[in-house]
Amino acid sequence: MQTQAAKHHSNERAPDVHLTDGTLSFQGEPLFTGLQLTLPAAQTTCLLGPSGIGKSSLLRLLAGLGDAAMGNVRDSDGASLEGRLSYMAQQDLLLPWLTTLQNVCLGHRLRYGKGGKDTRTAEMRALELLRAVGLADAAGKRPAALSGGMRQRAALARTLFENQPFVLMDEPFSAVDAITRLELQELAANLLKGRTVLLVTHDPLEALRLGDSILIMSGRPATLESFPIPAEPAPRNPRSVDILAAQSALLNRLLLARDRP
Ligand SMILES: Nc1ncnc2c1ncn2[C@@H]1O[C@H](COP(=O)(O)OP(=O)(O)OP(=O)(O)O)[C@@H](O)[C@H]1O
Repeated sequence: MQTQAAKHHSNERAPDVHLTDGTLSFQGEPLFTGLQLTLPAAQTTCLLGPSGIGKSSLLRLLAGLGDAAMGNVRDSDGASLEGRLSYMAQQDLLLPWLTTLQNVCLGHRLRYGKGGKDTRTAEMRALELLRAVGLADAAGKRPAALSGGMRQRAALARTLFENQPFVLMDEPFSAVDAITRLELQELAANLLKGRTVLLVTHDPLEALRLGDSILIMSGRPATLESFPIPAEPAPRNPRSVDILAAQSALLNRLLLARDRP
């Protein structure tokens, strides 16, 4: 699974992202209040925490998407992230009437219209990404003909196709088998280099493989705490003794996080 597609422009380095005063309540109950978060420049931050604690809501807030969330999201130059951010939701959000290839190119189509500027080049790049995620044979199929894991890989290809400096991913590899997951993690780590990434996962091993830093969200209203990562750079070897030891420690921290009021 190697590709040159969607490589971030080599001399570009995405800046930090800063959230201040992140606040969100549902039915009068605060999920988080005055939350502060910094995503370090050109690094992958992995976010873990109990189900329902507010991880996806935090991602949507950073993406500038609806709900009732409030907060100030800026890069280190004080600029908004609008138009420079790629968001992979938990649901794959593939359009059922488009083929897999057309779904990957959706952003291009929305920007330039059907058959618009450089469509052929965009399709070639999309095909290369589909090849990289193991879906070249499904390029002409519609989402209904794909398995859950295939749809998730198509959504990953679409996210990488966007080639943005800021990337938010919500459990991007949850629907694929363990071996494919390891391969996709490796691919994503290579293609996401140089970008500022926040990745939500329930998989401690995934966080320890991919994270330049790891955050645990817990409590109500929720707070964020960091978890120490192994010294070697990501993507780390999932079979190394250090990673396996860290996995056990991280599981213990997640147990404590789940039981926190
Ligand atoms: N639009 C909404 N209206 C009402 N409640 C909502 C809405 N969106 C989220 N919630 C509630 O907010 C809480 C946090 O949801 P969120 O999806 O952010 O959690 P999460 O940590 O991502 O969970 P999971 O790990 O299960 O995906 C949940 O209790 C959920 O029911």
